[in-house]
This record gives sequence, structure tokens and C-alpha cells, in this order.
Amino acid sequence: MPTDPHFIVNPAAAGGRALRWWKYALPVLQKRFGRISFAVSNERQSLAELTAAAVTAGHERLVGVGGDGTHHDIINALVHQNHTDRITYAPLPLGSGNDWCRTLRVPRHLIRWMQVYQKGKTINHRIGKLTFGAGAQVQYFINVAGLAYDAEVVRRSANLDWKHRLLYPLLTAAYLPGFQPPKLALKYDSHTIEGRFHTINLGIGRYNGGGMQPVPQADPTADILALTYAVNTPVNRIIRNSWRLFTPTIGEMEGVTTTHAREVTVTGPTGLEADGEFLGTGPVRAELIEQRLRVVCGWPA
Ligand SMILES: Nc1ncnc2c1ncn2[C@@H]1O[C@H](COP(=O)(O)OP(=O)(O)OP(=O)(O)O)[C@@H](O)[C@H]1O
Repeated sequence: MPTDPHFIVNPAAAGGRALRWWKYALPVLQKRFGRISFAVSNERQSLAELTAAAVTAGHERLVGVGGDGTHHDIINALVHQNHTDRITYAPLPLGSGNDWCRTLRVPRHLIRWMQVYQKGKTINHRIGKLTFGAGAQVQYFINVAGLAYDAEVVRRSANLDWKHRLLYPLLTAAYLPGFQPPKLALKYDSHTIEGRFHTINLGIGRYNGGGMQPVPQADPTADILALTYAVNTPVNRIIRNSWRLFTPTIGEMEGVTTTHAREVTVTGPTGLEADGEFLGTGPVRAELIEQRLRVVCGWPA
């Protein structure tokens, strides 16, 4: 039964730069860990298929190499196949935004990453479930899910070739003045709010969109989702307060609520993104699931 780390690599992360980084990282990792096994996704073998194959082969320590979308795909495969309790997962951040790893204090620098990995501290990380669209599709998320404007920025940027940490903050500013906030109904626990929503964010992790903090109150081990929403808010006020997204103070802006919720439903015309991937459209129901994932990280400090 192999207990050595098995690396699952997305060569397309960070606009393809991950493949170059991986070629540099592999000999460094081999020097530290000895013989390591790895699999690289391609058009014939998706990250989900590589994950299933790794579990079937008996690997218990998986390292996902890529950005948030990579970890999203691997963890979705683990949850769908009910394998989370057998696995210890370590993210190696080689994407553009790497927002999930920011909350978890997982360093990008390879030498520091290996130190965190070998220290072996783990948390029991919560996993969110999203049920969405007319066909009630299901996807799981581990960092942040976003609706309304947040989903629109991800949808519009999906086909851009340029991948950089600053892409989302720049696009967030660029698209904002032309965005018509949709009329939605948000229900969470005993609350119902109707109005024009600029954004609704559900957080397990705190960061999204390349270092922004839409849900600074999130805690990856908590038994409750973090929820932030901006309703009936003039665009000028959002622009004036946009600096707050780079601090934990977004809840201090008038019209923005930062709170927690066990179950959230949103009805009305909205898109949905999770972990930086555009998933589809509303209606959306979100909740945490019982399954947790053992994740190697440096959080809390
Ligand atoms: N071999 C492959 N070729 C093309 N795309 C792939 C391949 N393997 C996985 N993918 C897809 O690549 C996408 C982008 O990956 P990822 O999100 O990890 O990178 P990123 O966008 O640069 O990082 P971040 O989300 O942290 O900004 C994911 O949607 C994933 O499904």
C-alpha cells in the first residue's frame, strides 16, 4: 500500500506556466522525497480520472499541483466517489490566483512548501455543496462560491489567454460600471432579502479573485458557511470602497452584510462560480456536507 505522496499535475494551470514550473520542481521534489509518483492530466485523462486511478492504486497522500480549479476538480472527484476519509490532501499552488492556499497559509515557494508538507500539520477541512440550475446539478467547493457580479467576471474571463493574479482585480474594476445587478431573492436560515444584488459570496476560505477578501469571516474548519452580500448598493459607493476588498473590512461598507449561514438559497437570474470556475446559473442552494477532507497546511498560524 503506497504511503508516499502521489502528485496529480495540471499542466494548463496559470495559462500553461504550471508545466514549466513542474519541470523545475520535479527534480527538487525527487531529491527531497526520493522516488515520487506523479500523473499529468491531458485531453485523454482528466484530473478526475487521474484522482480515481490514484485512489484505486492505493495512494493515500495526494498532492494536487495547480490552481484553485485543479484542487476543485480533484476534490470533487474524491467527494463524488466517497473517498475523502481515506485521503490526506496537500495543495501545491501553481495556479495564477491560488486563493485557497492563501487562507491555508500554504506557500508557493517550493522549499518552504516542502517544509510545510513535511511538518505534516493537517486540518479537517469543510466542503460545501452547491445544487444549481434547472436540472439541480451538484458540485462541491472548498474555497469561495460567488453569484451575480462575481460569477459574471469569472464567466467573461474564462476564455482569456492572459492568466495572472491581477487579472480578476483588473476585470472586477473594468466591468463594474456597466453591470446591471440582478433582482434576486436570498434566503438564509430565517432571513429573506429581496433586491438588486451586486454580489453574494459563500466562503469556506477567505480569499477569492487573486487576493481579494470577500468573506474575511470564513473559517475552513467551522460548522457554518460565511456569507457576504451587497444589495441595493450604488455603483459609486462600491467603487469608492473597492480598496476594502484587499483588507478584511468589506463588512464596514454601507449596504454590505457579512454574516454566517447553515443553508443559503438564491432564486432569480444569476450566474454561479465556485473556486474560480464558472459553473452555471441559478437557482442555487448551498450548504456544508458531513464529509471533511484532511488537508496539509499552515493554517491557523
Ligand atoms: N491537461 C489539461 N489541459 C487543459 N486544461 C486542463 C487540463 N487539466 C485540467 N485542466 C483545467 O484547467 C483549468 C484551470 O486550472 P486552475 O484553475 O488550476 O489554474 P488557474 O486558473 O491558473 O489557477 P487559479 O484558479 O488559482 O487562478 C481547470 O478548469 C481544469 O479543469
